[in-house]
Amino acid sequence: MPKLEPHTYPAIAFDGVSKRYGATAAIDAVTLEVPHGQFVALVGGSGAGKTTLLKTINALIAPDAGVVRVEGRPTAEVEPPELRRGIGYVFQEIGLFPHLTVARNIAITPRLLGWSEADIAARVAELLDLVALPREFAARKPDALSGGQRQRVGVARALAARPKVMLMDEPFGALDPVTRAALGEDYRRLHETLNLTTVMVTHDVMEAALLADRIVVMKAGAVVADDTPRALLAGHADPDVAAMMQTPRRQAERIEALIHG
Ligand SMILES: Nc1ncnc2c1ncn2[C@@H]1O[C@H](COP(=O)(O)OP(=O)(O)OP(=O)(O)O)[C@@H](O)[C@H]1O
Repeated sequence: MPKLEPHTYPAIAFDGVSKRYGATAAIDAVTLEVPHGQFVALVGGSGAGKTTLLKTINALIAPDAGVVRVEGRPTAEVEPPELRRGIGYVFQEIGLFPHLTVARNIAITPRLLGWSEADIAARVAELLDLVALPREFAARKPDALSGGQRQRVGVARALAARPKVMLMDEPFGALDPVTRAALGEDYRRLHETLNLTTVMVTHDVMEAALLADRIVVMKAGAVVADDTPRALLAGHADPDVAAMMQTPRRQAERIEALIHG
């Protein structure tokens, strides 16, 4: 086993980060660190500030106060294209270009970076393998794919330039439960094998509990809970957090009773 160099900085760090829209504090003084290799689920009610916080990481949103650092570098001091090259981004309406083939969609960043056609073709094949899509799909247009297959293309595109950080905003939200679970599990494996740091926004607490190492719960822009799924499932002082974590727990207990009762 090669000896891993210890990381000097956390992969992502928020230090007193706030963002207001008029009277609304979309993010309210958030401070937290995400170490390398961690899989964090960001959960909370609608309007809690999850997407806003996620978008400060790749500088799609600039905070009004505080500093966001990626690999120790304040994002405000890095040119956005350079910053985003190291950060994959997957969202629900994946935004594939309908007139471009799957291969072209996946290769957008490598092409911008001026890779050779041979390197691009090799990388597209490798990425299709990684996300478990047949290589023949390279020539198809997105509308000839299922929703789950399109999301796989979205993940492949986000991974194209070998980012170390992945941001995911309800990536599997529009999919049926079986496809959603399969994609979640496949992505978790990619997170491990590619040694990624992942922050995933999800409404689904069950998904968060099953995929993530750590769950960060937001309410009105602030972090109200931050712990392992196991610790949060055991209970929490904040009644909203406790209620939120009760749902998957009760569902699991009911299913268990159905199977064995
Ligand atoms: N561009 C904007 N202009 C004005 N208000 C905004 C803007 N973007 C977000 N907000 C407000 O900031 C708050 C946080 O929004 P955000 O999208 O981060 O929440 P969220 O937790 O991701 O919600 P959801 O789960 O519904 O997607 C909300 O009250 C929202 O209305």
